[in-house]
Amino acid sequence: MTNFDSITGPARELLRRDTAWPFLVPRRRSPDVSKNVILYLESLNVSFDGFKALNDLTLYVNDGELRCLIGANGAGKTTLMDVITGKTPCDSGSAWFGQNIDLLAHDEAEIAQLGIGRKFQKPTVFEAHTVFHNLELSLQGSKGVWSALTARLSRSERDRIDEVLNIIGLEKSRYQLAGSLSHGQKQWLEIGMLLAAEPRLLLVDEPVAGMTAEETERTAELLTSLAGKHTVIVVEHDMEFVRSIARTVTVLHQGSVLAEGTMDQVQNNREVIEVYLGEEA
Ligand SMILES: Nc1ncnc2c1ncn2[C@@H]1O[C@H](COP(=O)(O)OP(=O)(O)OP(=O)(O)O)[C@@H](O)[C@H]1O
Repeated sequence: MTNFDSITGPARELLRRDTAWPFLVPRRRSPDVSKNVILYLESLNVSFDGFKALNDLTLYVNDGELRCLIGANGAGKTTLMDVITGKTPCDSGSAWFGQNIDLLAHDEAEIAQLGIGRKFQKPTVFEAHTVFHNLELSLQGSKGVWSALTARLSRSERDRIDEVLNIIGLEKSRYQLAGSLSHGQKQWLEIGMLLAAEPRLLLVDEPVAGMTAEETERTAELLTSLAGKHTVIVVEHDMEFVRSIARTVTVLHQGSVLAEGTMDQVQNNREVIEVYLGEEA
């Protein structure tokens, strides 16, 4: 019979039941951002029964930036997110993640694995589980097939969860049931669940809808703190919130980019005032 106690060093690591062999774990492909651009969207067209939801849309997003996407209802914001995440196919155009990854050649699950996370407007946390367990589940989910082999959390995974709890400000609520969190806390937990998988690009849809003023302020701090390490694209209608976080704002109108610049630039843009801000006011 083999005496496992006599096995030491790297060989002992290979026998651990709670980790997968490193050389068998698939490595995530990284986007090539040597030109400082993480998303290249060029001449995208999407039609629904002849109606052009995206109309020759071209947009570039720099690595590590926090970009806000605004536009009236039906401008094409959701459709654009759907194309980036592989949910909606496009009729023509190109979408590249860095210079090397053709997003249109991948399906939704593959795109998530590549490091593009999406937060929908409504929080979808597991209400009957604790905050910690929600994060644990998302960590295991992100490992796909390997999760079955790694039922227990490794030290680095525990550290990662602690780090995420700290980022989203829910350290003290770690053993609280997610169902008992406030609306804002649920939104932060869901952002944390995405962060557990260490995405390069985060797409966040109307994060502050339904939040209190205090929660909105905290969300602004959270999203701003994520930029740099992550690239964040936020779709939002709340102009005050956009002003509080945005460096660059892109305005969509009828499926195309109408204007792009600082909040002051787009707010003073005549066309934007006519077709969007005027309408909002
Ligand atoms: N699956 C679909 N089938 C048919 N039409 C669609 C479909 N999805 C979107 N559309 C249409 O495409 C247009 C763009 O919709 P989209 O949801 O992208 O706009 P949006 O900017 O996200 O609007 P909102 O701010 O209201 O969410 C709308 O006119 C919408 O009705």
